[in-house]
Amino acid sequence: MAAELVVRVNGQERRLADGTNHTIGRDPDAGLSLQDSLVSWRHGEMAYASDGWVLTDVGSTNGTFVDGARIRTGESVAIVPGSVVWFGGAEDAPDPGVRVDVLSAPAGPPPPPPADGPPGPPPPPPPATGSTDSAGSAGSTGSNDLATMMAGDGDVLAASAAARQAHQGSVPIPPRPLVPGQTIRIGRAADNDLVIADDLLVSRHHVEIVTNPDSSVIARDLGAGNGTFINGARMPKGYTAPLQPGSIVGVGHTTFRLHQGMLVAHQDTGEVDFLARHLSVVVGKGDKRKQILRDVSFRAPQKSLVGVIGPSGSGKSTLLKALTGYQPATEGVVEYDDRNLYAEFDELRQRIGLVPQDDILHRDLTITEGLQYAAKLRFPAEVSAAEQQQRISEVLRELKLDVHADKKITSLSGGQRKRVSVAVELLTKPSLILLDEPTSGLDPGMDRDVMRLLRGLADDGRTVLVVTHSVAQLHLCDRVLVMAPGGAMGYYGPPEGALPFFGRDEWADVFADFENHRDADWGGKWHQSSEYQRYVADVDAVPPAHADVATAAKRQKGQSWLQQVATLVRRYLSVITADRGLVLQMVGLPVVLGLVSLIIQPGEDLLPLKPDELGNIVPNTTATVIAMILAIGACLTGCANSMRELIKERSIYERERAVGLSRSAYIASKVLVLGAITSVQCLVMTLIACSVRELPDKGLVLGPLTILELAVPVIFLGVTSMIVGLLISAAVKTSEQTMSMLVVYAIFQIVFGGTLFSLLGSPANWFSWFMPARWGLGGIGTTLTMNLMFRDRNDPDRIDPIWYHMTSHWFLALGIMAAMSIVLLVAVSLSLRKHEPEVMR
Ligand SMILES: Nc1ncnc2c1ncn2[C@@H]1O[C@H](COP(=O)(O)OP(=O)(O)OP(=O)(O)O)[C@@H](O)[C@H]1O
Repeated sequence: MAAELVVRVNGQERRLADGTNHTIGRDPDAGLSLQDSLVSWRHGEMAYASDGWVLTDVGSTNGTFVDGARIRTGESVAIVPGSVVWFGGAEDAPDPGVRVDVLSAPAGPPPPPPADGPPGPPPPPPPATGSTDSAGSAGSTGSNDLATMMAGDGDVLAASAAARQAHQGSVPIPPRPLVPGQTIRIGRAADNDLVIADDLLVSRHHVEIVTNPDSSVIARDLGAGNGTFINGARMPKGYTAPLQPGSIVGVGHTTFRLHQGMLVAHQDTGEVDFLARHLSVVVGKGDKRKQILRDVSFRAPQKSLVGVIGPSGSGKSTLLKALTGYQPATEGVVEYDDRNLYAEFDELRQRIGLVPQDDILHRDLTITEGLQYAAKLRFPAEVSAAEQQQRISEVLRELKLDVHADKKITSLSGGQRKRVSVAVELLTKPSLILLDEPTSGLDPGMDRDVMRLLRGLADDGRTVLVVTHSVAQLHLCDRVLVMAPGGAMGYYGPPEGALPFFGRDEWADVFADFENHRDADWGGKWHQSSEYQRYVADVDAVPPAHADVATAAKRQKGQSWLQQVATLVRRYLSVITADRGLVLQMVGLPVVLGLVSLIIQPGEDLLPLKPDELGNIVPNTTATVIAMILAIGACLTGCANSMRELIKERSIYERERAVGLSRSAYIASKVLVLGAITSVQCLVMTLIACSVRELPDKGLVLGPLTILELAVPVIFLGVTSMIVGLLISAAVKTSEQTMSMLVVYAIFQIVFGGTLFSLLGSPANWFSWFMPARWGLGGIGTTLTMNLMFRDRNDPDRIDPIWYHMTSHWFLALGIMAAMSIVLLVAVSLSLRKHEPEVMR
């Protein structure tokens, strides 16, 4: 080919054809593959543009040096015959990288004729000498225009963006002039002025950019499901906001920047810079103040796999929380694609996937079902089921899970289950994925499978950071971050350099050194090392900054509140019905409790007995025992239904909350499903228990339907107890703790219910008013005229006002249980809040 680039590497001649962009890096599939640990996996790109051959550094860790000068990340420079390029280290460095000599680099093609287009401001001036963009002049392809706009701005978004987009096959979005009086509508549908076709986080009609006759510009959100963001802050749905030159409008994975009268797009296609700078975390106050993360800085190369290892308690989880924004660092910044993650968390979080240690799917669902519900909660409501299914199929194919799609998650191996958790995160195409000990509990074979999977994810164009205890597969990583005791950095660099750095042959010895010298200045040793200079010093060169945490990181959710409730209810019902044992238990429990009550004095009724010869009331102990069985049955049934529900899916909740789940929608779904189940159970139990006994002919409220009138307070009691169970579930740390709480709750209800012994006249009576069973039995007691059946042995004339046979008292009992439920729900919400990412609270 006439315009091919000819270079020499390690004495061998290599030819790169024009007409396509060539990646350069350690990736064996790169257009120019350079096998050296100092070279990044994706290091740079060569492209043939209008000015000839252009080299771009796409975010290498160790830099690209052209004729002795280092080029910045995103910077593009012209390559001419005779140029000498060093990848991964300058020629005069103690450890230079790989030398590439440019033998032939033909000049650029003649510029194409100017294209007809709408009138607009003039194109930006040409770039300064010595630095050439991969862009062409006005009228060249859209991607080149885009590159020109960005490079002219001196923006690190950089000219290479267009080339990258072309390389990755996504359709570049050409810059659009902002013409007074015109509106540019952006969305996923084909009838928009700017179409972002392949991003499901974008609504069909997402946002309008309106240029007023006076040239002022506004953005108008069109009700976008996943939100429109102005400079990282979410716009209220349907609102307008003024835009200034330089404003950035975020739409799904794409940002639009107002630049010199143009709207210039940048698509996040995976190649993002991710770095932590001077991260420190301090917890506690006063004497309890403790620093658990100390001045951690690193840059994750684009499309790389970074492994984080370190002894227990060295701050790995703390670092992960700081990197994801779950628990922002006390000091320092995390930058995602040159944007402050904490300050712009609301927008950027949808580009970051987090796979927690525990699985984030319900194990009783099939893989497809689990992913379908996950997709519904993550994508805007308007994304059709077919579109969601298509994305699910893509992800399943990518992770080689398609053959297992209809299997229940519980039947999968540990490694496959981890793949499913990764699949959930991949649905929204994040550019950065962080995993917390994905291989813990897996055998060495599965450990290798999972790490290879992560290697593949990075190779396919994402940055992957994995916290792991396993050192066996570290060689698969591009970089290893070793955390030392006390939360200090021990090492950061290529995996093969780590053991030599510590002067050891095995990781076991390194960890033993950490254990034996916990108080050593590991961070100091790292900061004085040549490895620090090579891999981190440039990141650290920027002084520490206080974490600028977004104060108004509002929930952003794809679906409306009601849609979320509907999705969660459907999912919950699927989970329940998929568990036959649970269904059997739910059906069997009220039947058994109802039947048990039948064996108590079978011939006796629930009516007052005839007074004795002296006219004294004769207690009907059968009635009081049956009432108590109904009340305690309702308490146990309700509480047992819910007490494991929140704790068992805490990881799922935490993750879904971070991607936009509404807390109240989550609680509402639990209350609706469990409330309905508990109500039916209480009704069945009451019908069975009272079916063979005579009841008062007429109730207080429902007339002859006395049995139903008895069932209503039992149902209220059951539902209140179900919410008590939710509170227990939200408060405990482990599932095992719930059983003892259930026992304590049941005993309190028996003792303070009011039918075991008389509470009247004792301080315990006041206390009993806080017990749901007291009011449940109150409701039953008003209908059954309990004051004519239950006597205080010490004071037979004393009657319990809660049991007055009055309509108002029946309603009072129900009202108090309803009020208790509301208070308990608030407590559930507060308790759940504690488990949420800090920035969501
Ligand atoms: N909120 C907190 N208050 C006080 N100390 C804390 C807090 N969070 C973490 N720590 C302490 O900070 C240290 C680091 O904890 P972290 O969980 O990040 O370590 P780790 O390396 O992930 O440990 P492991 O490998 O055991 O999971 C530990 O000593 C831990 O007890």
